[in-house]
Amino acid sequence: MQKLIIQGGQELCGEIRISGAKNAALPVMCASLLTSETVVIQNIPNLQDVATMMALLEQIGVGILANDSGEIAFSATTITNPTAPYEMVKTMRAAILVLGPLLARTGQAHISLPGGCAIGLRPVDQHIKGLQSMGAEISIEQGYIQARADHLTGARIIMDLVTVTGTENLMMAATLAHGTTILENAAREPEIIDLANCLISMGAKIQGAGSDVITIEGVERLHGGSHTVMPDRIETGTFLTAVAACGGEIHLMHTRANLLDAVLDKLIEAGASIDTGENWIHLSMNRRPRAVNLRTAPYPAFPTDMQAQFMAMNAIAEGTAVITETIFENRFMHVQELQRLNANIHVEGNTAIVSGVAELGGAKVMATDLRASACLVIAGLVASGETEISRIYHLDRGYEQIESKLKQLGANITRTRAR
Ligand SMILES: CC(=O)N[C@H]1[C@@H](OP(=O)(O)OP(=O)(O)OC[C@H]2O[C@@H](n3ccc(=O)[nH]c3=O)[C@H](O)[C@@H]2O)O[C@H](CO)[C@@H](O)[C@@H]1O
Ligand SMILES: C=C(OP(=O)(O)O)C(=O)O
Repeated sequence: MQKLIIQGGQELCGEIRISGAKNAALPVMCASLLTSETVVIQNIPNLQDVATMMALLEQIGVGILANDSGEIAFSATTITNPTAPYEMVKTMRAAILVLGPLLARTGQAHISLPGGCAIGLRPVDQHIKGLQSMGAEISIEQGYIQARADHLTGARIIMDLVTVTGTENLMMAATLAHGTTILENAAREPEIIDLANCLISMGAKIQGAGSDVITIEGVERLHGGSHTVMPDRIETGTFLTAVAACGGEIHLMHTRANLLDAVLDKLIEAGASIDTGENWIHLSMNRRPRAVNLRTAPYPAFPTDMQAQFMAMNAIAEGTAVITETIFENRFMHVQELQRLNANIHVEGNTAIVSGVAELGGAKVMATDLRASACLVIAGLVASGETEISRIYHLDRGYEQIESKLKQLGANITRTRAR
């Protein structure tokens, strides 16, 4: 098993190129199931989740071809096996995103209930309820969602809660339904807009993506298209937070500041200076961070996927921060690992009270999920001495070349086999 070894305590300075967004690339790849023609996608990050999704799409029948300029072509000419087996989806939440497209295109889908980060129960009842409103017959048998529909019919669907992949699944299914679908209480995340743009390039009729009401007029068929995946706002936020915690200066290219206003506001509150341009962000930090309170909530509020990284920064901040997690019921697993580094954190229900300490000390810690891993990397970079992080396969699900990017900033970080 691989590990990361970090010698912490240094400032970080340098320039980094931000990769395409995991949470935008995965749904866009699934959109290729909706057409027999080729969909060409650029800026797909090289991640474990992307490799898992490619393997899943291939076994469904999709031909995948990468060229030298970084474009990847997906051709779902015929769907031979509308199934997502347990072995392939147990590690990846986004596998549920083949459900809507397969049902809309072939009238059937057999999808293992998905895995992903162990951060809460993560049911998919809203996906199922929405598809049932569109006429699908769905049952759960032996851990699989068994779905059938002669055809899907447009419907008005009011989601009980804001769900990102739920909105994406229903939006994709609705593109080929008979009639108009109205999704109310839809998620407003930028990744929804990115997916809608891809679908529109394939001939879909979608209005309102990015607002909480999305209207989709079903069409007879979709054609091929091309799309460039948006920058990863969580990777962007993670590097900015690392530098805010360690001190130093960072210039991020190929990203967009307007994707993470809530995060930038909190970094400024912590004491960082931030400049932004059309596709870059520059942050400098020349003081110990100030503690910042935060409460996670659906976009445009503070993202749950940045909560753990801000916990690491608050652990060495001046003052006490109150962090409230409202999206997932079990997303504080990094707390007990941070405590091994001498962090002073007290959890009560969905609130963590973080009393900043002047210094963290290196220790052996274990990554428990994707963003918890990023939190431990940041804490390790801040801590004096050596930090060893195990179970870093979580990190590789969502960060492209994280240690080489951190080395570009001057971090002392190496990947090693188990000792
Ligand atoms: C691949 C991907 O894009 N993952 C992101 C997506 O996950 P994902 O789409 O899985 O998260 P959701 O937005 O669906 O989940 C939000 C909340 O709704 C609940 N829920 C969701 C669906 C449902 O049918 N029933 C239900 O109760 C979940 O348990 C959770 O408490 O959005 C999350 C919230 O921004 C992010 O943390 C994940 O990084
Ligand atoms: C929770 C995350 O991923 P997933 O939904 O794929 O588990 C994440 O990206 O932080």
